[in-house]
Amino acid sequence: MESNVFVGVKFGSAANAASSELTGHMKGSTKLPNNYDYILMPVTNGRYKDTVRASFQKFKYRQGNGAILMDETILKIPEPELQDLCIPPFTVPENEPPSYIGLLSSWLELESHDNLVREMCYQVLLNECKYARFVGINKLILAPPRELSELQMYSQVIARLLNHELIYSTPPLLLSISLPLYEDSDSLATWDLWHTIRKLCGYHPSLSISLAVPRTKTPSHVLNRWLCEPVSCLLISSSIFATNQYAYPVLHKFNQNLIMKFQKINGNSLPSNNSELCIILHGMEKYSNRIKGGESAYLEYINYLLKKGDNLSVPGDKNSRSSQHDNTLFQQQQQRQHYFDLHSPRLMPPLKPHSESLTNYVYSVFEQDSIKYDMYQDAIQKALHDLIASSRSQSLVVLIAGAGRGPMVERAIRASKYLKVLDKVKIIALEKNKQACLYLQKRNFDSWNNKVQIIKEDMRLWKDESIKVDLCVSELLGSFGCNELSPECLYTVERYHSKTNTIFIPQSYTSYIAPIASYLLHQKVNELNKDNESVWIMHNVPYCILSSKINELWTFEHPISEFELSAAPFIKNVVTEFKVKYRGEIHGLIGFFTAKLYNDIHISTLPDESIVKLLPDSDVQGLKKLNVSSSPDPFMYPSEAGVNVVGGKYKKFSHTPNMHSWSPLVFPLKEPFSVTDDTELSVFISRNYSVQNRSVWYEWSVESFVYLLLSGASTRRATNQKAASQTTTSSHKPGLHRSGHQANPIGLSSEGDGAAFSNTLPENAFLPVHESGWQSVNDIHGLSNGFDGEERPLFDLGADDIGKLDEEEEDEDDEDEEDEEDVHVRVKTGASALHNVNGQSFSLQL
Ligand SMILES: C[S@@+](CC[C@H](N)C(=O)[O-])C[C@H]1O[C@@H](n2cnc3c(N)ncnc32)[C@H](O)[C@@H]1O
Repeated sequence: MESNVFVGVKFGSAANAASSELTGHMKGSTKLPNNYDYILMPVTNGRYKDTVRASFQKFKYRQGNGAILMDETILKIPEPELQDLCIPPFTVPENEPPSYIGLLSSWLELESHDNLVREMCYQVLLNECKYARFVGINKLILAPPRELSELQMYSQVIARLLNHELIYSTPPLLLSISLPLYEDSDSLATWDLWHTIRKLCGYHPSLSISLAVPRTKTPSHVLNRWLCEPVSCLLISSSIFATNQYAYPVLHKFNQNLIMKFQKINGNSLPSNNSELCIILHGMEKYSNRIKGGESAYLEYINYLLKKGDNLSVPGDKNSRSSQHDNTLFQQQQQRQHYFDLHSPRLMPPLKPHSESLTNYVYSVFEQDSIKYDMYQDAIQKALHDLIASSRSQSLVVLIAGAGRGPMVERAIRASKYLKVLDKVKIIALEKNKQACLYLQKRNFDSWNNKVQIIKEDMRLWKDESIKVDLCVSELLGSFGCNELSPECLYTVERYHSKTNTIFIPQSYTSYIAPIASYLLHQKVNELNKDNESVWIMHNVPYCILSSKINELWTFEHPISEFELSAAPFIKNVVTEFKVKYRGEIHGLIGFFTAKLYNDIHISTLPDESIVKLLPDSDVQGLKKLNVSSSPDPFMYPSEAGVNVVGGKYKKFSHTPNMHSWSPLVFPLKEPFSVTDDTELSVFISRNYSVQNRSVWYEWSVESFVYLLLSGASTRRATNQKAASQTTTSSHKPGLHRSGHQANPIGLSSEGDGAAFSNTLPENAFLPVHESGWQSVNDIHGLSNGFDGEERPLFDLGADDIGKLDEEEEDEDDEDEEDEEDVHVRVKTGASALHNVNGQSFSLQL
């Protein structure tokens, strides 16, 4: 292994090759390539196939002739003999030989409707797996289904295999189904196939995929989808190579890029065993005489690409291929372990620094993020500069709220020194963690000349109103911005210790979410207690954002605005809508944040090149009401939003380069949530606060909709259905759903025959007003407001709206009369449970 990715080669011919060739290799006459990490080889050969066929036919014959005795009714396929094997029962030599990846028999008909054939298939696979485990092979590649309409049959055999203890006992074997990565006809067709099989197999952790890389360019949505699936091997045929000007084999730029992306993920989507990716080359013998360098040129080229990828994806990492050869084996193992620890994918419970004390180790990890502190220092410097320029006072008070071991104190001192105002600045370090305070005391004595006043206190209880600060610097931000209680903590500082012109760093922070597919997230959450609906920090867990945008949710500002204070300031409830263009399965909602430290200095954890759907801010809404418009600027920062943002609903964001303090937060869904192409996803998310329990928590749920197009002829029906379908979207409009249904008096024939007790009544026998079932129910509960089809809130404080509703409805009715055009009907296709109700799985104690 020269890279973080393994390279293998397919050796010899297929499973049904003449057994003599393979036994030749077993006798040692065929030389195995030793410059690869893996050799892909069929477990058994054509001879075994013949043996199985003979045994099966014999059984069938005896069964047909009634010659089978009662205790013989079970088919028993013999295990392979020595001559039936391609992979020899090898011994492990000292100098790390190439290992084997086994190819399971591809001639089997797993989809057969004949139960006996499927039983035979199952036994053959089991026999091959048994042998593989014995010789120490832990990765086995399975042929794809032959009959796409019979996936249930195919999957049943595989599911049986996966649930045999031979596969799942430790160390588990990894089965990998080979599939094309992409087909032109339907970009997600092969993903669909894989998704159906793994669903039928219950998301078994021992099931993975081997993808055949295409010659053509893979669309980014397909590539991104596969990057978060458990891909164990990339199959690279010599036929996808081109030749460069020197006649050496090379891959097209888009396939270089594809390999690099897989290398970066490097099997992180796989469950922890067998978690590295392997690139398998095959078919080189076909074209080797047409290219320079012969067969080995392909390997050299792949090694060259991987080396390049190593350097890019793990900058300066000692495990990268360039330095490996200089180290001893022991050092290499240590470095590998270090690399693994740093990069291994995991879910971690979010930190709760307000209610729990951080450890020395956690502080030391934070402090390695020099980029974050550089940004803060820049912000402090600019804020101090502005304060000095605007203040007549001779001294300034700078508070570091939640000082930890003091990195921000240090940066405040450096900024003051730079501005040559250190003697004018009084610095207070406020920290509730007693152990961290010891560290602060030592640093104050050793490095800060006892200039810093250290206050050991919880800032929510710190109410010494004699101290008013000019600048309050804090870093109480979680991966979702507000999830470490920054709003609540800073509010007390604001209330008791601020002046009218106190500057807060950060000035504001904003949270964002997007729906994601993440196979590993689903696996890991499943491994935990099923009832656990906690949020998690996702570290290096591959995911794919399924929506076209990431949505902005809410912002907290400091000082908090009068408007916010007048409402419940820390509680948020948002329903936000996403467009999902390509079908998929949602496993959770991923959360990011941006923070405006000071004026134009921002930090962001949003992924690079994210397109964010901005919230219309209140100013903008005000302007819209007044019909004021100005030129749209889709790439303006949301917190800069003012007049110019009108019409600009989207903005591009990137991650602050090299800042690594935060991995994203995830709100997992208990059950995977399937969506079709062109789905509209409605996400409800709330930040809740309980005075009784003194706690803050999040709740979330999702709903999906599709639009159906109804043509002119059926407009009237469509309009009715539209009303009905709207009932499904109205969870946040209380009352509306109760009156939307327009029941059709079906079953009541208009062909009355005049009989007094006939069941059939003429239509005109009813009063002209038609009451729906929902209205009837509302009537029972005293909720009905007549038959106007709309329910008004019982406590409608915006009373001036009354009357408008009727007008609007009348207008709508008029339109219905004239409108004979196509109508889009929004139909609900799915709804999840509400998660973490009352903070039962995760809450933050105040
Ligand atoms: C995320 S750490 C940041 C520490 C330090 N500023 C740094 O950058 O390394 C947050 C710090 O705030 C402290 N903290 C959290 N809530 C607090 C509160 N209510 N009162 C005082 N300190 C608090 C924690 O103990 C922790 O040291």
